[in-house]
Amino acid sequence: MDATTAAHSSTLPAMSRACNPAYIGAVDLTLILGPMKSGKSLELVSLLSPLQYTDTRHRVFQSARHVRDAGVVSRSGAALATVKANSLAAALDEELDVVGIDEVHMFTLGDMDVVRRLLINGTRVVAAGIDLDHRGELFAPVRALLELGPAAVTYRRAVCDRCRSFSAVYTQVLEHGEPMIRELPPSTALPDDGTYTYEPRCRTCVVLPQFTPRPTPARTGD
Ligand SMILES: Nc1ncnc2c1ncn2[C@@H]1O[C@H](COP(=O)(O)OP(=O)(O)O)[C@@H](O)[C@H]1O
Ligand SMILES: Cc1cn([C@H]2C[C@H](O)[C@@H](COP(=O)(O)O)O2)c(=O)[nH]c1=O
Repeated sequence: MDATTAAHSSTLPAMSRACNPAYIGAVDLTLILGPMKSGKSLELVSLLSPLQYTDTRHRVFQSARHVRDAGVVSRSGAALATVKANSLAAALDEELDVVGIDEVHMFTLGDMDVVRRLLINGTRVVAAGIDLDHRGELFAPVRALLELGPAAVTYRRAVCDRCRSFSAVYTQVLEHGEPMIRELPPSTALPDDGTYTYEPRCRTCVVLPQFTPRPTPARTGD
């Protein structure tokens, strides 16, 4: 078996299980990550919308900071009703089998502790959001979720809006049509109300702010 075949045989079963609604019953934490327009909402709807036809006690939360839509609305047309929330604390107030979270990068680190407690209580969690902020760095809440050891992580890609390769991993923030090179604090939640525009971009085409690199911590023994 060559390296490509080996990689496919080890990743495809995990991905197809994660995309199967029945499989939600077996995994504790599922993450759907990627840049804007990569189909995260489409996948979230595909995973969670069948639950409304079952007895599964579930609720889907979406950050109230997300002002573009009233619920999960994929550009492909698929949609899902959500509870708009500033915090995830309410998820601990009721007995739920499954909690869905959309725009998870817009919640706080305290909310990621709510996720940890939900998992300890046996609630399955499916969370979707962009992984990399306007600086090209991992959002702190997404990092906290990865540190919880998710059972399944789907990294999605979009088509680069500049060179049209199917390899966009960043979300380029544009101000007045030009790449925003102002440095905002890491993990800043940005509105999608016309203040900024956004484009999925590949590693070659993205233009990231020129921020001051953080010192690399020394390792013991270095
Ligand atoms: N640059 C692009 N790359 C990939 N899909 C795109 C692009 N522009 C528009 N689309 C459409 O957007 C859909 C995904 O949108 P959506 O589910 O809203 O993604 P996300 O939630 O990740 O922002 C794709 O299925 C495709 O029809
Ligand atoms: C780059 C970047 C984006 N955001 C915001 C902008 C949008 O409201 C969402 C992502 O929308 P999607 O289509 O559902 O993927 O995230 C942000 O808050 N911070 C950023 O750095």
